[in-house]
Amino acid sequence: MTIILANTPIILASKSPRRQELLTLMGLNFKVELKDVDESYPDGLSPAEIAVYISEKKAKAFDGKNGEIVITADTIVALNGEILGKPEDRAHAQEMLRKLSGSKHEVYTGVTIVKGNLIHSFYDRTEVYCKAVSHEEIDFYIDNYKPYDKAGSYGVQDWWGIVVVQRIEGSYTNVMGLPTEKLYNELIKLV
Ligand SMILES: Cc1cn([C@H]2C[C@H](O)[C@@H](COP(=O)(O)OP(=O)(O)OP(=O)(O)O)O2)c(=O)[nH]c1=O
Repeated sequence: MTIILANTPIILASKSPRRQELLTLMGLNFKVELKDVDESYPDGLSPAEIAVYISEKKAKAFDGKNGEIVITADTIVALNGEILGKPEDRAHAQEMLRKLSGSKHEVYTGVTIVKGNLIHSFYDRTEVYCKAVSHEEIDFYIDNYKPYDKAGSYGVQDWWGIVVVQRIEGSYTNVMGLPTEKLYNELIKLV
């Protein structure tokens, strides 16, 4: 597929297979380049600010070269003001999913686009409503889907999203890790 952005060289600085898949679905030509970044953040930031802060940290590992566009992102889950990142182990995943069960949470993805000296960031926010599930169902999910690489310990694109998520308000791809509709709007302003 050829679209308006197809000839712009893009680097996606993300190991997330979901982000790679979504950029492909956007019809973009890109390559993946990874750098190690410490994902800590200072106290006192709002969830949106945290997502943008970490996304910008990932972007600053690149120093505007060769006219390419670099894209980075960071996704976090917020539940009543508590930030849920990736689980450290099985018990941590159980704890997070028990909190998400029967309640509403928000997913924030911060995105940064680097082009030359320009660094531009934005974020998207989606509300996700989960039905109540049993501890057995949560254990079944963790043991079969191993959601250790996912913020909040679940994937909207897997069993959890199919069976447990009742409704979402806002962008679905934002929950997966990249708000594609907003990203497209920002990219076409830059090229
Ligand atoms: C909430 C949710 C998150 N996720 C994923 C998106 C992200 O990959 C991950 C959050 O971790 P991130 O730190 O945002 O990203 P990452 O470590 O996977 O990749 P990189 O830092 O290299 O860009 O959780 C889903 O796949 N589905 C979901 O429903």
